[in-house]
Amino acid sequence: MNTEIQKLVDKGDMLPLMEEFYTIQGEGYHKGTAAYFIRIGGCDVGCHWCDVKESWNADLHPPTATSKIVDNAKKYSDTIVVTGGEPLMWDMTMLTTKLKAFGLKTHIETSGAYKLTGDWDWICLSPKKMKLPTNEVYEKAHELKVIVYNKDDLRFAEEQASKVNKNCILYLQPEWSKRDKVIPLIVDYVMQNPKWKVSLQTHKYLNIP
Ligand SMILES: C[S@@+](CC[C@H](N)C(=O)[O-])C[C@H]1O[C@@H](n2cnc3c(N)ncnc32)[C@H](O)[C@@H]1O
Ligand SMILES: Nc1nc2[nH]cc(C(=O)O)c2c(=O)[nH]1
Ligand code: SF4
Ligand SMILES: [Mg+2]
Repeated sequence: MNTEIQKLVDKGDMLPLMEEFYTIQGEGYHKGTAAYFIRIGGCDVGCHWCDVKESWNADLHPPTATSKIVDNAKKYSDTIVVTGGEPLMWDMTMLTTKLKAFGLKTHIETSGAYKLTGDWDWICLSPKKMKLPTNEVYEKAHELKVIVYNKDDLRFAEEQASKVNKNCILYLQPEWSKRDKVIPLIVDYVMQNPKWKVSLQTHKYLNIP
């Protein structure tokens, strides 16, 4: 990458854009709501079950001007979900400032492992054992969405719930490839511990992006 573009990426004025699509938010609190998704490349958290491993290498995704991303996104929806990859590897200030200037609602899907930047109407925090969230994102998260791959993830979920703010809504979401095995565990757990809710990847059942 040439140094001029590198500088713009460092400022968050350009971002490695993997894909963007208009769909229905499948997961968590806003599930069922139409939204435009912006998927930013780059992630080094390394979840072995990640369902978008193609996003990990930022070099494979073209640096794209945030103004161009926003000019396009605003045509589709008043709700924009920024995901990845791990969007917080990049400075989200410019992107969210521009989205907000058009009156758009800004939502983020994040592991919280990097400094929280950007102006967000909704933060979905999905913490990962390998690279834990920052203190700031525990304070600001609107929902905590823990992925359950095995029993130990229920222990991890309680540990993470003890760190978030008191208004944060708590979700357990089955890891997709293990869903048949873990859904019964989650169902029992939520009935025993009703502060938790179930989140499913409903877009995968609906066969939409
Ligand atoms: C692909 S990640 C991108 C955003 C960010 N890196 C993160 O992990 O929150 C988007 C959401 O999908 C979840 N996810 C990824 N792979 C999954 C899988 N195999 N089963 C269930 N949820 C998954 C993540 O935990 C996160 O909540
Ligand atoms: N429909 C739909 N809903 C989603 N919610 C979070 C997603 C993500 O990959 O961040 C996602 C996604 O990829 N598709
Ligand atoms: S943090 Fe998110 S994008 Fe990164 S590997 Fe884990 S699920 Fe995938
Ligand atoms: Mg997804």
